[in-house]
Amino acid sequence: MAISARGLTLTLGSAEAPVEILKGIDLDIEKGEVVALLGPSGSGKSSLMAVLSGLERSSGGSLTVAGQDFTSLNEDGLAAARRGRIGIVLQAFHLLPTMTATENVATPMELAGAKDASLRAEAELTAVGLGHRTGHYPTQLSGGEQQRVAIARATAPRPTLIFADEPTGNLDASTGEEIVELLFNRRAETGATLLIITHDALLAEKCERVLTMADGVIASDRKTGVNAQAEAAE
Ligand SMILES: Nc1ncnc2c1ncn2[C@@H]1O[C@H](COP(=O)(O)OP(=O)(O)OP(=O)(O)O)[C@@H](O)[C@H]1O
Repeated sequence: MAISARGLTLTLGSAEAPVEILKGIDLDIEKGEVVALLGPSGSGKSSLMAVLSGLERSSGGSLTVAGQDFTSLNEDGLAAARRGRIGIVLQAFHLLPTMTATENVATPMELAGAKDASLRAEAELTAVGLGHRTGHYPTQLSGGEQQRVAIARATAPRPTLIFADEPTGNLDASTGEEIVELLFNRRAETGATLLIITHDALLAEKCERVLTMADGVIASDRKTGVNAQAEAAE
């Protein structure tokens, strides 16, 4: 199992005014599964992703991610657990502005101890169609190009889990489609588990499974036809 959560809760805000954001999430995601996370604004999608990806500590319940008990780890422990194993792609790209495309992609690999990080970063950028932009800074790149860099950065260390929070939210429709295709291709090459937050119902149907959140819980959990099609084709 890639992810296993039981009774997972997240409460933020102050002690006087706590806000219950995740209200008991039970969820199993298998290794290699491609899962869409839908739901209205404020239902807790980003919060759930932050907890599952180790960016935020849960308040209660149990959570095992890639074989590690996340509830027993402090922030440093979670950071170490993420390194090399979990790739995260966000709506707003979050590239480091003072670093070139190559440096942005190389940095997580360097932190994970890779010796040939720069060479690998250049190869990864070539693989996402940016071999001619490796020395550019984020401000010199279009939104679609920046998201390609972010995808290369997230997938270069060959994580077993990829989390994407509305990765096309800041892009026009056709660029968004290219980015989704790229993300799905990169996932297929590595066999990683993918959890993707989207408001796009068509994109959700390209995933194997669709989770829908409402008010801090998973309100529905269904398989799409994607798996059945893949099995029929075998
Ligand atoms: N630090 C915080 N303190 C208090 N409440 C918070 C905090 N962070 C988020 N929230 C609240 O938690 C709820 C869930 O937020 P979250 O961003 O997870 O929703 P979402 O489903 O991803 O929404 P969107 O689709 O708009 O991104 C919201 O009501 C939000 O206002």
